[in-house]
Amino acid sequence: MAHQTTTRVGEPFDRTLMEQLMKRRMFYTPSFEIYGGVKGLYDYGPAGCALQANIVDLWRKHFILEEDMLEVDCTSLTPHEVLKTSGHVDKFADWMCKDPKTGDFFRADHLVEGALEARLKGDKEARGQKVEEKEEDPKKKKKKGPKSTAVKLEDTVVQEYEEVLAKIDNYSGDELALLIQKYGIKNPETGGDLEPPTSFNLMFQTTIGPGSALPGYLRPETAQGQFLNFAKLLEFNQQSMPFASASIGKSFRNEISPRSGLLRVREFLMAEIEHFVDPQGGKKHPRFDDVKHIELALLNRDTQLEGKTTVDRISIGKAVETKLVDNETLGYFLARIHLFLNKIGVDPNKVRFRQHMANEMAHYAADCWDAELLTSYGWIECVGCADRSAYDLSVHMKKTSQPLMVRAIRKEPLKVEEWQIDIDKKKFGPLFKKDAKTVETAIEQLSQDLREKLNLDLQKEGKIEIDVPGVGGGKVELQKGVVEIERRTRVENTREYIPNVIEPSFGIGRILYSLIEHCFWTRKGDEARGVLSFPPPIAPTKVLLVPLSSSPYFHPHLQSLSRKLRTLAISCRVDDSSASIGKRYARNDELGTPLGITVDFQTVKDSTVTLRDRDSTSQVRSSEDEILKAIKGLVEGVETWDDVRNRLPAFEGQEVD
Ligand SMILES: Nc1ncnc2c1ncn2[C@@H]1O[C@H](COP(=O)(O)OP(=O)(O)OP(=O)(O)O)[C@@H](O)[C@H]1O
Repeated sequence: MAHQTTTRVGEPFDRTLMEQLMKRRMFYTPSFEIYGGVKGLYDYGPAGCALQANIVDLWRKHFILEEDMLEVDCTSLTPHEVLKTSGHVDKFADWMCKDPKTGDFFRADHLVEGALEARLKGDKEARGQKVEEKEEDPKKKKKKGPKSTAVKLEDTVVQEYEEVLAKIDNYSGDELALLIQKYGIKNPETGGDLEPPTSFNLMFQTTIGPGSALPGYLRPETAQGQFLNFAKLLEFNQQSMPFASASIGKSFRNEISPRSGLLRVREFLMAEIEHFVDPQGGKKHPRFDDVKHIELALLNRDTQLEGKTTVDRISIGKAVETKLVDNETLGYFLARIHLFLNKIGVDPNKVRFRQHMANEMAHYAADCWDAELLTSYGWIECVGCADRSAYDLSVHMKKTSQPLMVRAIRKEPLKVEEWQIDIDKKKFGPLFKKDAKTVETAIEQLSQDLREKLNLDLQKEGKIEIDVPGVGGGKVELQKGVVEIERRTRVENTREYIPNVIEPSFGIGRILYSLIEHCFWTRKGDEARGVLSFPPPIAPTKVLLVPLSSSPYFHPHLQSLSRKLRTLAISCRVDDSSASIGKRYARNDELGTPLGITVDFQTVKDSTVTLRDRDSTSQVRSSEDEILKAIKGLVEGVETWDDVRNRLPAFEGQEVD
């Protein structure tokens, strides 16, 4: 259910006002602030906690309950070996340069990228060409980047810079060092010299237990815990495929330069899904038909290669049919992500799905799309949705020798024509004695091509020779009679495979922040008043109860209404302060409370109350029971305020400040 933007007649978005509101109403606040704070760490206050809990609750209903997913809650502490196997110890790192004078750190690839882009921009300006401003990542936007000066470059230099930029994600530390030296790249803020790049792993390292024998890390994602439990989950699911696991929990990344509030932090809540699917048969999804009509704003790889940001609005059915999106399961989740974002109240015009460039994806990934939300910092990746193929299960299976695979019954038994070698154990054992097992293993490993050739030798010569390292000088002779080779048909009723994984990965903090921006507006008036138009199911508190005055006549009504709302599991707060009704409502508009009940002298006479809508400030008046029924419908999202206004008599009361 999307919010009702039509009722808002407000001022243009103002981030400073919004940030002041966040602070004043304690949505979130820098951690350890009275000690000076630590970059990239934030605490959530009561309103932020309630908002986050409601987003997570909706996420759980939308994905876990709706899709019958298997939820797990795995530990944050992860042993070194697990993250070594997954590739995080070696690859979850950025190259970083230090300015020895200022002590500032810079990401090496961003330095090169920024410097070359600025020079290319200067070249275009010098040639009198139009320079397209691209929407930047906030981490680069806020930085005082290298300035472009209109200097014309040689054509060969332009070509060289463009080639470097196209491969910018793929350079090693040494290569980046060479580029920095070759192009004379300096500290973009001071022009000072920089030290050569060093690798900086983004994981927080620790040791598990008192000794140093078990090194570990705080997990950088929740995914690994889900992969390691795959065999148990498959068993729990009675060996039935496909299925998905899900997990909600904190992840930790020691970002080189945290910035932009909640958008790049060092500890954040993630909600991740690992959907396990058979790689054979095109990764179909049984419920794809339910979503195939849904239109998404897709920014594809080719458009980005042309340096453009225009999106195609096409149905996910068409996108999968034309292979723009690799497969049905990936497409299914893109559509479900879109529906979830709509449901929590994200502005539908500020959502797009951006496809990863080939060099942006992990080498094993088949396709990857990010759900990005438009904020005052630009487009922000809030959900990553990747097809990780069979990579994770394969590497953990190889390392642990545990079967992280599925055995499926074939619909049609498979007949395999093959060369089989029979060993006469009575002759074979005495012949090779202690080496018998080694020779037998070598025979089992002979390829089909070799077996075919050996059969010809055996029929012709009456004996064959095979390689067996470590036995009989590396060659072993086998006489006809000790072994026989024959072409036979074998019937396979089962098939073993390692499932592929489609992984939607949600950063709850980024979603929460973007949602706040989308829902924030200021009401026009003598003094601009902040309003957060959260949809009722997401709003931290649903109902404000305001008595007209502090008269004791109103208490029984307030108590009874609070009790009834609690019974309906609808959160409410009483504001019986001495401020005017208008002020009390305005304070709660800032918290995003969508509904307000006023108890007045008429209530004492006939038990009727007024109900106020936050966004339009219009009111209706009816019996307590009718009003509670309307509130229930609004909070559950089955009724809109317009429905309620059509049903119940309007109340033309004035909000007095
Ligand atoms: N430092 C961070 N602070 C807040 N949220 C984050 C951070 N890093 C990742 N996320 C969230 O986790 C989700 C999944 O993580 P993923 O590893 O795909 O991010 P990423 O590609 O590393 O992000 P980025 O490129 O912005 O650092 C992201 O879509 C984002 O919402």
